[in-house]
Amino acid sequence: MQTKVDSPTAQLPQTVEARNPGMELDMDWVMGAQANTSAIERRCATLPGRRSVKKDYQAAWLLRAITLIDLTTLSGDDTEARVRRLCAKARQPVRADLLDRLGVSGLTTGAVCVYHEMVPAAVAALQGSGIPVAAVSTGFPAGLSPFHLRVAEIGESVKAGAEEIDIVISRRHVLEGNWQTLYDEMREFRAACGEAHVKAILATGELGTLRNVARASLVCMMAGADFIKTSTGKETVNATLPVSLVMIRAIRDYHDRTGYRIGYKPAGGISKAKDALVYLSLLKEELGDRWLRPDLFRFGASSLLGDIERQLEHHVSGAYSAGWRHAAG
Ligand SMILES: O=C[C@H](O)COP(=O)(O)O
Repeated sequence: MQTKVDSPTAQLPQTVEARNPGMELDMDWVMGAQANTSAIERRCATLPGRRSVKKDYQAAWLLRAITLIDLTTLSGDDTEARVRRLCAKARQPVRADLLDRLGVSGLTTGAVCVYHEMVPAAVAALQGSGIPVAAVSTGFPAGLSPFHLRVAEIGESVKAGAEEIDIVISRRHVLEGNWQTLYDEMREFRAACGEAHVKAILATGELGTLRNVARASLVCMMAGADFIKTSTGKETVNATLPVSLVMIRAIRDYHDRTGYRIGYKPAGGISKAKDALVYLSLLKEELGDRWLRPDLFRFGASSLLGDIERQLEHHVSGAYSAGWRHAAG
């Protein structure tokens, strides 16, 4: 990936992406989806070693990565004060002196992601910034509360000002092969979101096989998902490169057949700048530059920003600062 990336704060393409309306459930397509695990693992194993970006290129890609972060706090002990601090970090993700030296201004994260109870505090703290609030929903992380309450939770978060809703699917529908039920559930979640964009969290670490991941990805896109997302961050196994490759290829397949571009959000356990670069190179190779924009790609991460800021400080000053100096990200 020794290629240039344009300014992270450059204008988005003028053409606004048409929103995926979804389609009828196509069971032939779903059941035809396969995943060759050893080929996928071989492909992914080559990525971290083969792709490296250095110096100014690396700084540019790291700045881009910041614009793609859903800066997240999803803890039982979240407070409004913590969320306000996180939002301040989303508005100013990197120290002003570092940005000056890098010649960048107007940099923000892609969104701030919180539980429903924290949505009003986040909306207030982000007022005027253009940074959307994403709410995790539908009984996150397990998604096992009564269905009507899961649907109602979406409506409450939208009413509170969330512009993006991260829903969790019912893993059992995948494990039991109830694709129609999964489709109907996702369709209803999408309808409850209205104008808010919906990210479908597959919780891939609980789906058993990569083939199930491929099939669940397709079903959620057919039911109108705007994004597909790997994980809640609470599963034993969260985002991985093999799962990402399967989901990205499902997105490519969906685009080839329908013309709609669906977003991708790996989430959970992505905390190192070098890992973020590997994800970006995978995206670039498999889907192309168009997907390297916040409307089509996000990292779900609570601590990635801190490491990126550390790497940028090293780029500018030649020295690493202690991790605690970048704690908020
Ligand atoms: O969706 C985001 C994840 O919950 C964040 O996970 P993380 O805390 O491992 O970065």
